[in-house]
Amino acid sequence: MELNPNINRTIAVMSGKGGVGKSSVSALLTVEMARRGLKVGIMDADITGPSVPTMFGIVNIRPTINEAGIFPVETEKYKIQVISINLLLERPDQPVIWRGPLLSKAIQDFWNEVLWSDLDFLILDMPPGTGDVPLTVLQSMPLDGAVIVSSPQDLAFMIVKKAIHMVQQLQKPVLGLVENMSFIQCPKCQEIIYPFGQPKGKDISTQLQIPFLGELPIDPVLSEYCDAGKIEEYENPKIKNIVDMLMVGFS
Ligand SMILES: Nc1ncnc2c1ncn2[C@@H]1O[C@H](COP(=O)(O)OP(=O)(O)OP(=O)(O)O)[C@@H](O)[C@H]1O
Repeated sequence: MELNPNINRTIAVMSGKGGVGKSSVSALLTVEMARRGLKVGIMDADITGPSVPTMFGIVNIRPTINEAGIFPVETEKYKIQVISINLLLERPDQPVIWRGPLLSKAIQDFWNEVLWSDLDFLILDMPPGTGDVPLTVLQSMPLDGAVIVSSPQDLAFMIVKKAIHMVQQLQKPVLGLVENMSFIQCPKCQEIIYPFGQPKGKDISTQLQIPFLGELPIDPVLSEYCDAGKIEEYENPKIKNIVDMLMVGFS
């Protein structure tokens, strides 16, 4: 795929493991970047499990399509440009039962046919695993690098390391690791609890010689806001630190 003159930087958010918070982290990165005055877009590359429109409260809105291409839908508050297969389906619960080549083709179309407008950053919310879609993105997209998301369990890290090695084998930069669901703070006594054991993201990043971008807590408010389509309202200083760290690589 060719460089797109309307997109300055492209970052894939990935993890070999499912359910660790890729979509949440992708959305939070775009929101924080938009708060800083950057023009951002998010491509929901998770074709079979798309969740981005729901998080941003985009319901019953369809992209405008004309002979020039597909116009991404803009979010209400920060005008983040969004494209997702769910914006193109008749019903959001309609399954997409496609084999790998078709999934890859959809990603290529999202890159080539969507009329992204002057983006500083395009964030790709990737599907779990190391299958066709991550391969297409890593092999053929002009990617600036990948942000890796993990949760603190050993099992999660074992699988997440596969994604890190995939990125490295395909000679794309690993921009850093985010450890999601690292801890929970008791709302009554403020004690920090580690339900999945002590955080290990920092040590694993050092071992693998990749930047550690930071930790995010388990926060029921985040989950509630994702479900309610209010992710643009969510605030957490931890996400600011993560974006600060990420931006170091682009300064
Ligand atoms: N830090 C967190 N605190 C509380 N809930 C969270 C947190 N991170 C993610 N969640 C919740 O966990 C669920 C899974 O998160 P998300 O969809 O971001 O994961 P994913 O890795 O993209 O999943 P998939 O592998 O299915 O694409 C969502 O309901 C989300 O709201």
